[in-house]
Amino acid sequence: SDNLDEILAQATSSISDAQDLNQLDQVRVHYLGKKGIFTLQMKELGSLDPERRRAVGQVINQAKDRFQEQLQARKDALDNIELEHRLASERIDVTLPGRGQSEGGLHPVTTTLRRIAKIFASVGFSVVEGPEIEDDYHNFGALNIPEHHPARAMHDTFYFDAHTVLRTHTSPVQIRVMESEKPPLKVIAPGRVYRCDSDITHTPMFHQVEGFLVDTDVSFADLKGVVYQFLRAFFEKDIQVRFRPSYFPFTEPSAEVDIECVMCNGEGCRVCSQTGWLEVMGCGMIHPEVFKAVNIDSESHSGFAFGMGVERLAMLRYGINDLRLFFENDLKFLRQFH
Ligand SMILES: Cc1ccc(OCc2nc(C(=O)N[C@H]3CCS(=O)(=O)C3)cs2)cc1
Repeated sequence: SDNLDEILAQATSSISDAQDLNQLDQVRVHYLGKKGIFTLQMKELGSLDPERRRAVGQVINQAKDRFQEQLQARKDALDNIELEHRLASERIDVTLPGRGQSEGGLHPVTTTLRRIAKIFASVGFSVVEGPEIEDDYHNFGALNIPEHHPARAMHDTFYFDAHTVLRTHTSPVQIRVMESEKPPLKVIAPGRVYRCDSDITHTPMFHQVEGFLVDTDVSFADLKGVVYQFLRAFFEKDIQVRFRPSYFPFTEPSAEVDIECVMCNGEGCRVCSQTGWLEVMGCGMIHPEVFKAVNIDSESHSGFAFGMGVERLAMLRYGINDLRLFFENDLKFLRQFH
């Protein structure tokens, strides 16, 4: 049995030397496995006489039990160490301040589009949208813009091919409405439009709202009233409005619409180039040639139309002085409109 004491002492030190569960399992196999030290001891029992065999067998089993106790104790200890490591590494400090959820918001162009649509919806206009890629008939021809009109030129218009363009205004939407519906019509067409020229005051894409009203007995006075009321509602001020004679191929008579400068109330300043007035939109009575293109009888019907640039109105309304800010996605700029 002193040989067994020697074995047990050896086993005890290999158990305490085991640094992880894997090494410990190797120790287990070394003593209890098929070729394990204790297993071989039991095999030698066969060569002893029955009396000796029982006694020696008992001593071996006692040693084995001691070994398994130590093994289990070491396993528990190693398990504990691993658990401690995990608890330390995966610890979450619940006292840390939360990150918070920053709120999103609407882009100023979106807000302005919604305001404009709401004002016109309040007097019975419906909102219609249409394709941004258009054919040159709906974008130019139907609007009485002749073949060689400069607006058709490549310096203003993006072409996919000879007859396909990025729409330069939302007027084609209104042509499509008149092609598919009968008067009376009261529609505004908001959306993205594209122009080739881009510089400090023009971007290749911008937003427009055009509108039109077609019925019997529509007059220029009706147009002036709608435009005037819209502008006072949009700028939330009893501003002065001025209609200046102008020309567009798709309206006759035509007018450009000025409001008294929102910055200097008409005194004259840098924003209005000392004139006291700011041009904000255009309008006119729909041209007979346009009615002809959509088979509306300009003897029995008449109508007016208007158009405005959304970024321009937003700049005036919110005091934004650089058109590019709408497209740079600078959160410091956008956050002001949340
Ligand atoms: C069937 C149809 C008939 C007539 C139409 O006239 C739309 C109109 N637009 C304007 C106008 O001045 N537009 C500009 C404002 C600033 S802008 O965005 O650069 C374009 C005047 S009348 C539209 C559709």
